[in-house]
Amino acid sequence: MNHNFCFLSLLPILLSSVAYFFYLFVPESDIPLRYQIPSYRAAIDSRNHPTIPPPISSANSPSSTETFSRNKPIANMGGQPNLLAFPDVDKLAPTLRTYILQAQTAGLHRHDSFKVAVSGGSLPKTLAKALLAPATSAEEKLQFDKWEIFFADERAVPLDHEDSNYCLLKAELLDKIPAELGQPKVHTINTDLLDDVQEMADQYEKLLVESFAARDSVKLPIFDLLLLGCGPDGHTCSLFPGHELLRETDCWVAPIEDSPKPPAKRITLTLPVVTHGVKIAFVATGGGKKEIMKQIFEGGGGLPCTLVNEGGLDRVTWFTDSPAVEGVSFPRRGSL
Ligand SMILES: O=C1O[C@H](COP(=O)(O)O)[C@@H](O)[C@H](O)[C@H]1O
Repeated sequence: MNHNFCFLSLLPILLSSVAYFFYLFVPESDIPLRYQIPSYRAAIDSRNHPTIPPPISSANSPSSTETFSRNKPIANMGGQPNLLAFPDVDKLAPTLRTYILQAQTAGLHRHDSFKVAVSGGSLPKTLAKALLAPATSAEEKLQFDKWEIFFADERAVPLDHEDSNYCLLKAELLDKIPAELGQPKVHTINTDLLDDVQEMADQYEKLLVESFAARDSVKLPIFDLLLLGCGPDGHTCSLFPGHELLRETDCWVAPIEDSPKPPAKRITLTLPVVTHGVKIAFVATGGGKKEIMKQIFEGGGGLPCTLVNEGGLDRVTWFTDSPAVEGVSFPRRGSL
């Protein structure tokens, strides 16, 4: 009787100890197995929900600020993407620079480096316009030596090929960075693997693991900033409309061998990685983007760019020019 009583009174303590053990040491099932390193849940949580500092005010607001009513709300009430519209790219560039500087400050504060993912296409040219302009104050110093650049997507071609996103970024920006600002660490693809994009993606993912998960297990790499483009079909990175890759939830970097836009073979960050960035910026300029911008902001169900909007909500900021948003019904702003 006494023994039974003793056992029953100890049972809750025993059960909660077992539960606590599981809580501390059993990794979450959605962490890819190969990255599971036992660590405290708190470490996982804090890395996946970094503190996002409030934005600093912009000294470079463009002259026009237009507001239009929205037709269709983007799902989820947790905020909505920011749509910034400028008369042209020259007016857009200073605000993009301020925004990147804010992200840099926050990244350096968090982990003494600035982890950025960059796209190809039309983006690097606009980026160069924003970043190569002379500084207007001592505080707004770009510290490229602290930058760690990954590619949001890359084509499986040699690094000096005209289709290479690295080649483009190098020609437009990297080669032109003044020596006194330092040089970023740039993670290129392994071009020994041009015929094996699965292995190329796996190796690129390992680079991310080394950078983001060196000490703790993490569910996803949290970029300080993703700089993205938007194709005229609504694709971003190498995530194309209707493609099965949009359903990828396990790996961080995926291969694609049937890209509808040449070249067919590429690697890309996956949607969960993109939508978990601290800041996610799209740059979409020119009249060629007008039709797809309407679809994205007025109910583009399932388009890759829409999925990023829905996943990233108010962490997403669109930098556009007037021709790209002509006729788009969505509230826009002219400053950060
Ligand atoms: O193929 C690609 O296209 C997109 C969009 O390019 P854009 O020229 O329409 O801006 C780009 O973001 C991606 O990195 C690239 O591989």
